[in-house]
Amino acid sequence: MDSIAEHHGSWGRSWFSYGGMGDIQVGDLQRAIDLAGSAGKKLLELRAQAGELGLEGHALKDAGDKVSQQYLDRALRELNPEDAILSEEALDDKRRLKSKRVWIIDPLDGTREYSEFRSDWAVHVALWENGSLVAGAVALPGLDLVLGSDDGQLDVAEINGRPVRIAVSRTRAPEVTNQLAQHTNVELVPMGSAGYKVCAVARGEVDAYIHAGGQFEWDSAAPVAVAAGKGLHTSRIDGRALEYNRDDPYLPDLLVCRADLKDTLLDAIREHS
Ligand SMILES: Nc1ncnc2c1ncn2[C@@H]1O[C@H](COP(=O)(O)O)[C@@H](OP(=O)(O)O)[C@H]1O
Ligand SMILES: [Mg+2]
Repeated sequence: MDSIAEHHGSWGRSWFSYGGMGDIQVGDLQRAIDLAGSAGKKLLELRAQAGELGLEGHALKDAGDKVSQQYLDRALRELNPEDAILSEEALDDKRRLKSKRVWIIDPLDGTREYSEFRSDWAVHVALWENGSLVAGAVALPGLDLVLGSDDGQLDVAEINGRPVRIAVSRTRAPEVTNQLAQHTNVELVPMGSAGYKVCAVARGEVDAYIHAGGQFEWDSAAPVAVAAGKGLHTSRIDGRALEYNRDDPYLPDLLVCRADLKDTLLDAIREHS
């Protein structure tokens, strides 16, 4: 069975794994998959109750961030007490800079889309160890999917003259992608959430995701781990390597694409930036 399909519907298992593990050893990747899936399930439950709780707009965004952050933080501290955590929703105490292992999490990526009752939002859980990302999971609760960094190579067909489909932010598409759409054979596909967009590449729905203008390590760590597992190209938009657990977690741009499009897209970005 395809391993994305295996992760599909794994949430029952994930409830079991946090709170009932006892002495059973769970691998880091399975832990990331379980925790992202369970946090996603909590977010869906919260949203289903939004009406009766009187939550909408900013209040729903804040409640979602909080519910998922509290769940992930508590679970990671209890399950991996030696490890450090870098989260969008917590103060960065920099303990992570002296730690060998750091969980990089975005409890709710695509907060805006979550609050608009759309399905393009995600939960990110990645593990950085000794200089590189070693495991990552992205939950897409709106699609009932959890993608892990072990999901195997993506099979792709030749582009064959059709437009290259590039996922971009639906609210702040970068100028460089507008330029690409004007001057090259490119179709822009707007959607919310960095994790959702990277997974759209990993699922073969689009050919690339380009972002520029601002982002942080938690927006891309788990998605990039998933993409690398799929054999996709991942880098800054100038081709430099993406680095994680840096002192300053600002990581403003990235390119995730099918490996066969890497040179074409890096050249096009250079020409039209
Ligand atoms: N210019 C910018 N500066 C900082 N963060 C940005 C950004 N553009 C996008 N992001 C972050 O990247 C994620 C995906 O954005 P988008 O949906 O527009 O593509 C969002 O994460 P959060 O929803 O976790 O805040 C958003 O905040
Ligand atoms: Mg984010």
